[in-house]
Amino acid sequence: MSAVLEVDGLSAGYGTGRVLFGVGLHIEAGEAATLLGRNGMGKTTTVRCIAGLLRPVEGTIRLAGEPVGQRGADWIGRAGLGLVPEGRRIFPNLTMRENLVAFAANRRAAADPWTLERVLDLFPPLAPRLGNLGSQLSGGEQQMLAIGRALLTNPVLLILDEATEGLAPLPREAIWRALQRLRATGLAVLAIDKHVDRLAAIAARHTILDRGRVAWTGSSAELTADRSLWERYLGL
Ligand SMILES: Nc1ncnc2c1ncn2[C@@H]1O[C@H](COP(=O)(O)OP(=O)(O)OP(=O)(O)O)[C@@H](O)[C@H]1O
Repeated sequence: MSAVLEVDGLSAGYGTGRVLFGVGLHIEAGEAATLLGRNGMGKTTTVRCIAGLLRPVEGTIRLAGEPVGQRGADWIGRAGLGLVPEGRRIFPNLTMRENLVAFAANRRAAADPWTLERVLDLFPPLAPRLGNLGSQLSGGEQQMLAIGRALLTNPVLLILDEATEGLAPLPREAIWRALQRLRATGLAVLAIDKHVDRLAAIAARHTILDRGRVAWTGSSAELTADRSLWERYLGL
């Protein structure tokens, strides 16, 4: 298997304050992984570095074998990163269809490219809402839209930062089901979420961050078997 994402010795911060200290994270092609940890432990900061939104102080990041180095978010997106950021960031004054196609048109040539039809097949509730403005969509619909928009770039790696935060149980379940279907397509996924039990059923490998360092990494079986990890690092 080839690695889709290789993060090694990543240190980063804001201004003079250091937030990450030598973080390592590897994701193989077709693998689903998670990044876990309590609030403020550095998960989003790690994602920002991977996406080129924050420049690391030290460390290397490779996406599909290519060193990301000092590249910007643009290049990283074209190289195959599909980011669903915390807070969704959809355009409130564009319609759902515009949100989906205007800014996300297939950035990478792919053998089996994502199309609007495929996105609607993955998220059927979006179909009747294509003409609605972003601001008129429910939280769940906005989240589906944000994932669909990322898929339309034909990513090699999809990163979801708190994709189900603030959603009611039903739309949250719809997102989980879609993730499970995405897994079956062989897309590599990195998910950050508080619903560890649900993530353990979808992703195979898990990394726990604690105060900017990797505190633990292991399989779903290991994670679900060791409740002390949940108490110590996840506040559950
Ligand atoms: N733009 C910023 N400027 C300064 N400090 C920041 C900034 N963003 C995050 N931090 C700090 O960096 C640390 C790590 O935050 P980060 O958002 O990466 O954590 P997280 O694990 O994703 O938590 P959460 O679940 O709350 O998003 C926190 O102490 C946070 O206060």
